[in-house]
Amino acid sequence: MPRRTDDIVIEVKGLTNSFGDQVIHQQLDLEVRRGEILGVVGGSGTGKSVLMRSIIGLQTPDEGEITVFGEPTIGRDPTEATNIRKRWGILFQGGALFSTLTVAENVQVPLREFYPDLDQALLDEIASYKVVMTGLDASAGPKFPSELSGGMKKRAGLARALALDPELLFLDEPTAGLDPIGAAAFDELTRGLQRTLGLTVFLITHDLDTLYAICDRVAVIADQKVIAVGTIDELLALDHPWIQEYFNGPRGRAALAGKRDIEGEIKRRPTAASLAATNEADAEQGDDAVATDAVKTDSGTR
Ligand SMILES: Nc1ncnc2c1ncn2[C@@H]1O[C@H](COP(=O)(O)OP(=O)(O)OP(=O)(O)O)[C@@H](O)[C@H]1O
Repeated sequence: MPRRTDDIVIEVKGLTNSFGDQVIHQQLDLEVRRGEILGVVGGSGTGKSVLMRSIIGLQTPDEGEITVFGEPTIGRDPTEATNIRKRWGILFQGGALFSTLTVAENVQVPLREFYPDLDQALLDEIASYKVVMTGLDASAGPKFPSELSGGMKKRAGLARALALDPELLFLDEPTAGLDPIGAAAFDELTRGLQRTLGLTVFLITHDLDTLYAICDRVAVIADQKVIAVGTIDELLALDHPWIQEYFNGPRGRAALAGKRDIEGEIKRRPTAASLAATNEADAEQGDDAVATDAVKTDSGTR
């Protein structure tokens, strides 16, 4: 049955991006469906962030068409695109908080930009609500980013991304740099918010555990294109070498061994027991290097 156009939140057609002689994307196509968490993976430098920047209008491509909520985003004057920009929130790599502003003031930045007439009392109220919504204690509001841990900074960045009650959330490597427990908690937060708020999420990640735990579909970027998009099971059925290496390599198998899918509950990251099972299977195959790698995943190497 044909998919209704309003089920597609982001549509990218024929996207070509280059920097000088370096071609990043060539005729790349992608659709993101309403209400899904779409994971975007690919080797380092394959252009995941450039794709995100193209979608949000920060990068002008050489060619191609991009629509978000049915409206084109390429080459739009920022004021003209205000109505679309209001409907999304972005968590850039590392949080990208303004270091001279407190957490609450950071959250208020988009509110001030899009709703300049809001009074301070309301700004404060909305900011404290968003801070708590991301699992931070209310006492984090008056703190500066330098006073926060890495995980707290990500949550503060997420609070800012949620400031305008977006329908669409862009997350660029949200769990990078977090320890496995912090990363699992962030996954859980993302999934919980996505379900509660009905968000569509475009999530760039290298984190296999995140893919298994919360992504509905995964898009793979290689050879300057999206070479495949589907559930992990669908991707595993393909025989592209990068896909096989990525999902069926030692870390992929460790992530798979640790996933747990209980109705209504988040899938979990690898447990010591599941990793031991993976290692045992590898040892049986005489693959010691693989076993060592799998353990590294659990000990924080991400
Ligand atoms: N403004 C720019 N000027 C020149 N080259 C750029 C620019 N932005 C990105 N690139 C290049 O484009 C390529 C893709 O970069 P991008 O950041 O999108 O990769 P990525 O897939 O997100 O990588 P990673 O997983 O390492 O974050 C890289 O080779 C990068 O050096």
